[in-house]
Amino acid sequence: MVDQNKLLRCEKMASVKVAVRVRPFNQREIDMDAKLIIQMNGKKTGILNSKANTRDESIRYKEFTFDYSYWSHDDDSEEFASQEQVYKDLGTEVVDCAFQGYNACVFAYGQTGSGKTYTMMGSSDSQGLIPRICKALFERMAEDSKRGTTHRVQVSYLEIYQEKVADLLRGRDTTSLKVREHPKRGPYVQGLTTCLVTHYGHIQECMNRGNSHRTTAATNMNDVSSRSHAIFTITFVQAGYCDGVPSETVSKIHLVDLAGSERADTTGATGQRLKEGAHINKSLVTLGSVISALAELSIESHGQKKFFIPYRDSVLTWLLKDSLGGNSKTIMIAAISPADCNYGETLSTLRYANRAKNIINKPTVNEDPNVKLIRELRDEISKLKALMFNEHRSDDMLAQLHEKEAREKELTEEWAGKWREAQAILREQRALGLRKAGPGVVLDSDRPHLVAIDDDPLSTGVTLYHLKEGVTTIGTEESDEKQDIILRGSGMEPKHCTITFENGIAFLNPSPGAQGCIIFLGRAHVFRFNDPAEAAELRKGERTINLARLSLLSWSTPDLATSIENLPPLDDDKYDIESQRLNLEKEKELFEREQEEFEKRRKSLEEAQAKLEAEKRDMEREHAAQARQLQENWRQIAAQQKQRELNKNNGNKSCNERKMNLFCRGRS
Ligand SMILES: Nc1ncnc2c1ncn2[C@@H]1O[C@H](COP(=O)(O)OP(=O)(O)OP(=O)(O)O)[C@@H](O)[C@H]1O
Repeated sequence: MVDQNKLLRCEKMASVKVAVRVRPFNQREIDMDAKLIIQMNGKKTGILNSKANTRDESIRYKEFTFDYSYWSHDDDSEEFASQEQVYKDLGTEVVDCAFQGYNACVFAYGQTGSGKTYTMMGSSDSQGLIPRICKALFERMAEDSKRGTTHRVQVSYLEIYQEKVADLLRGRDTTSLKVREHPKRGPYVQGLTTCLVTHYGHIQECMNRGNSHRTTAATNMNDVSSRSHAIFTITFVQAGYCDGVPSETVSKIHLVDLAGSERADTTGATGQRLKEGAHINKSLVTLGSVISALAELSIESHGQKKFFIPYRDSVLTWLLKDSLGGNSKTIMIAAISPADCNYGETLSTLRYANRAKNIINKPTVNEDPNVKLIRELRDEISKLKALMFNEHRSDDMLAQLHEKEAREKELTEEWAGKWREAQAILREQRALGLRKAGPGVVLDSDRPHLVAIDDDPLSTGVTLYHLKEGVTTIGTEESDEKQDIILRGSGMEPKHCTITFENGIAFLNPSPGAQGCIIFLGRAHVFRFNDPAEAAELRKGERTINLARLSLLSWSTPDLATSIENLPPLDDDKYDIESQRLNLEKEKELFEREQEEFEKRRKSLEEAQAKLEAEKRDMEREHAAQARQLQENWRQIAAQQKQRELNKNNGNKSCNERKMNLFCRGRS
């Protein structure tokens, strides 16, 4: 797991490391009685111009110093550098980079037949850097996962042939892929297959698959000459906790086997080979220009002056942009021939390599941005706590501390949840053997299986049923014995059929229907039968295609006829898969139309309801106004009545008074 202290000093300048390796004489050189012109001493590599007609030693002998000079010319020598030695010096550094979260790149450069592929890929009995790096990655992952770290490894393998990018994991017949540039992540190949690999055998299978698709041809210099530039990329993600702090890094490792730098006269190239050479050289010339420009940039201006770097002039340099002068730890291996007949090419390779030494890269630990934020928050919290402990503690500081702690907790929980989720998806993908192939998803299943093609017209997924060795039963829930595969729908019997898989052959028994590798069960279930082991053997050409062997066919056909005859009568064409599919599509259309209709009706009902509600509200308002008016009327009537009573009382009173006056006057 990445040490948090290392992250604090993550951006450092690093020169491109350069190693030179000289191979043994090849048969052609032995036949020509070629002379050895290479000498190595420690880190130094010297080249002798045996044909120079001068005594001037500076012209006759040139010496260069590299990070490593590997003497692989004769294994009798004490200085002999084996594949293991090269891996120990260079490969382990790449593995370390991956675990530290840095990007890394190793590219092998050199003349055709100089030993690039041997150094990078090697052979089964003498493995090169790529398989050794992959093996070490998985060994170290196994160790680390014991401490709770989790990993995700993906690989892609591409070749650049005549400036076109081909996906080596998909096969030779794929069309060329486009290179695009992401504003943050930089150049990438659109639609390139990425394989999720979970063990060394898996990655080895990817390597072998890709190698078998590489464009090779015989030249004068090499019987199996790689005519393309090949880039094997490993994306390595690791996550876990380091001292209780979340840590997640991503590193990209590019392992590049370049096509040979060559001159037409030495390779004997004509026609297609000559055309290839022109393209190969275009990329290599651009690579040379990029290396020269970067070397000059580093020597003359220490990175201060702006130089134009022609990355975009070739697909190779565009894709390797980050590895040359960017965010990567990069190693260049210059492979050379020991023979005097290749003096010119070898000297040019050594000069190329000598220039590459001056390239300065800026490798950075590629930390997950959320994890970076969590780490920064934790730092701030510690500083704040120290400040509060040593000096005064104000309410403001306390509030800040609480806020930061809450945010840090929230981010940590979010990250842990996301990682757990990603791991669960990964485990599921692993169990199923799912891998992305361009825009598609490929299921790498090594067990025979049925794929349900269309059992539900509104289905949103594809269903896969693995078949076990022995008997797999298929039926409905109504069966008195539990069926392995339960299907619903018309035409299905409780115990519909069984599939017996024995000694690599599958039998359908009894079979309601099968055609080609398609099985038709009932009226709604259509499956395709796949047996990956059988398919692999057929692909290798070890077996000829025997239709009877294609499992279900011969055995199921008679049963198919009878079973269809026995089904209750339906339109004839319903047994045709294509028309069945069309029917289902029609049903789907009908359903969609009905749904539309329903939606329309729902909307108009909603509108009517809204109208009624408004009317109800108006009536309620009217009713309230009427009630108020009624009350007012009642009030007025009551007031009038009261007035009338008052008037009446007043009238009686004055009459009595008048009577009293008259009475009094009469007496006097
Ligand atoms: N260090 C070495 N020890 C033993 N054999 C070697 C060594 N380097 C290369 N060879 C042999 O030389 C031959 C050519 O090597 P290789 O295919 O690696 O060349 P190359 O540079 O990749 O060529 P090209 O550019 O044409 O693909 C092969 O047969 C390989 O096994």
